[in-house]
Amino acid sequence: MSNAIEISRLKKSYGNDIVLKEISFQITKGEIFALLGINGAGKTTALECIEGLKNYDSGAITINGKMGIQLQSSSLPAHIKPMEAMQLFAKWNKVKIDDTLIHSLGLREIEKKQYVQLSTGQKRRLHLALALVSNPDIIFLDEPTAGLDVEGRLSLHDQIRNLKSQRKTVVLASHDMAEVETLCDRIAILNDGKIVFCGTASELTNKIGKKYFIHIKTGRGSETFEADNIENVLLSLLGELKQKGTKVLDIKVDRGTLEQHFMEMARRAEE
Ligand SMILES: Nc1ncnc2c1ncn2[C@@H]1O[C@H](COP(=O)(O)OP(=O)(O)OP(=O)(O)O)[C@@H](O)[C@H]1O
Repeated sequence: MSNAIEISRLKKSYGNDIVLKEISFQITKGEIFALLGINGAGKTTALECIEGLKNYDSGAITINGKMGIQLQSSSLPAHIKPMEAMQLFAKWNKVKIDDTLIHSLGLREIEKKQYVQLSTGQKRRLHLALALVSNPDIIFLDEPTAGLDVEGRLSLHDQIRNLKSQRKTVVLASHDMAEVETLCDRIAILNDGKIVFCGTASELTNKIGKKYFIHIKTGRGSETFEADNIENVLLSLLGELKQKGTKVLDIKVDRGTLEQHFMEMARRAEE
């Protein structure tokens, strides 16, 4: 079986409010998969149904492998120490703590602190370590790097890539499009309770990013131009600048960011 997770016509409502309208998608074994959507789109609800933490109205969820779930912040007792929490989770899962895990997530450096004394980044590292104690095949991360500084974010990205290199499947919800673009193999976009896109970031670009963005930096500043036909527009822009005697310092051409494509997808879904 090459799918780690299969979701078929999953429906979930809170009272009269239908949050997931029979959504279907698959997550392949060994991939990093992101669930995207604006605030309130239903990402956490979908993840919690998949994780078995929430009941759903109808549909089917198939999980092929052992799951590890990263805790939300402040879900541990305030005075517990990192290694005590690890021991508790290991005992609960009837496993031994793997030293590599402690080392790779830097838990020795924070072992004397209580949970309440840990920084956001340290808490995230501990939460990830706890999710990995049972040596799961599929790891769920809900906004894993929210509130982290650049260093903390990059270090967590390395940890997540490391999981992929161990052939584990990672499923995450995130609002950080740059993070998703560099980290994830495939994405699904939830909008108004439906999956409006599921595929790779470049497939999304091909679907949405028809336009090119030409960024030109001159001694007078930077300007961005949109173009459907890059060659004609670029040549005429450069011709104009040359005529004016303006020196070109840098030129970049791209097809837009994941963030722009995500916003465009959301806009189209509204229409
Ligand atoms: N326990 C609940 N009872 C009633 N409504 C809920 C409950 N949990 C979530 N909702 C509603 O369901 C919708 C989806 O919420 P959910 O938390 O799944 O969205 P999300 O995409 O994870 O949002 P965010 O990006 O803000 O975390 C929202 O309208 C929210 O108000």
